[in-house]
Amino acid sequence: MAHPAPHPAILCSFADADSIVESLAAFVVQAQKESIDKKGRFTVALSGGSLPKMLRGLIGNPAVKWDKWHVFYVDERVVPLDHPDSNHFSCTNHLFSKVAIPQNQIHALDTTLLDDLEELADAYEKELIREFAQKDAARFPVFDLVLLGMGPDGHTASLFPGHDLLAEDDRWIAFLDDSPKPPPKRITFTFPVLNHAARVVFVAAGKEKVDTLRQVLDDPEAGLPASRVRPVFPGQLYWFVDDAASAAVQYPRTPFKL
Ligand SMILES: O=C1O[C@H](COP(=O)(O)O)[C@@H](O)[C@H](O)[C@H]1O
Repeated sequence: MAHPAPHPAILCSFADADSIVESLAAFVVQAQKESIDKKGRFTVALSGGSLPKMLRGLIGNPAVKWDKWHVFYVDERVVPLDHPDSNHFSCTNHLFSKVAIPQNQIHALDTTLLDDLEELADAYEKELIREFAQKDAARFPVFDLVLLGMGPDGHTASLFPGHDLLAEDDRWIAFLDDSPKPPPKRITFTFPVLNHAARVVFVAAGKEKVDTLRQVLDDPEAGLPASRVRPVFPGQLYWFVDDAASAAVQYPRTPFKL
């Protein structure tokens, strides 16, 4: 049976990075509500980089039901969890240390395996299987929400331009030891995992991303990693960007509404 075509991406552009924060929080709360109403829990995957700070609109927000959140990392740098390069460290610093989320619902790396990348990736994949496999018959996990960033080179998660991992279509979690952006050792969700989510939101701000964002949205055939994120139907892709990042984009903007 032919699958319906993916929904077109929805591009929302805001005056500046600060103006993204409130709408992003409202969007996350709405996604959380729909997920909890349907299944009593909210599965979310977070990125590192600039993303954790952009989630500050959730702090102190009484509509956020932290006890229902089950959090995974889209990618992680292979460093101790208290290392400044760790995405878990960054999310903890900017978000989790300020809210009442149960620690056992935040799925961080198994730090006993930092010396063995393959084992580390396998262990994280098993963690995902424990969360999803019994509940969904799906071949890949279906996250309620995946929040992504995009580097100025067009990478997302730890999927970098020209890297062999762009072709990975079987594993849920892959590893690399040659990331062009330090640190070199990382694990990452693969495209099939990103593309099976119910909702994927890219958050990107700043003029250093203007050329890349134009290429990703107006010339997806060029194949930058970020343009390979195309959730399968009925998943929906959103871009929350600022006007500096979207200044050169022709792709139509949609005013933000819930
Ligand atoms: O290395 C990484 O970079 C990307 C993009 O980071 P940003 O600072 O440009 O937003 C990030 O999404 C990813 O999680 C991280 O490991």
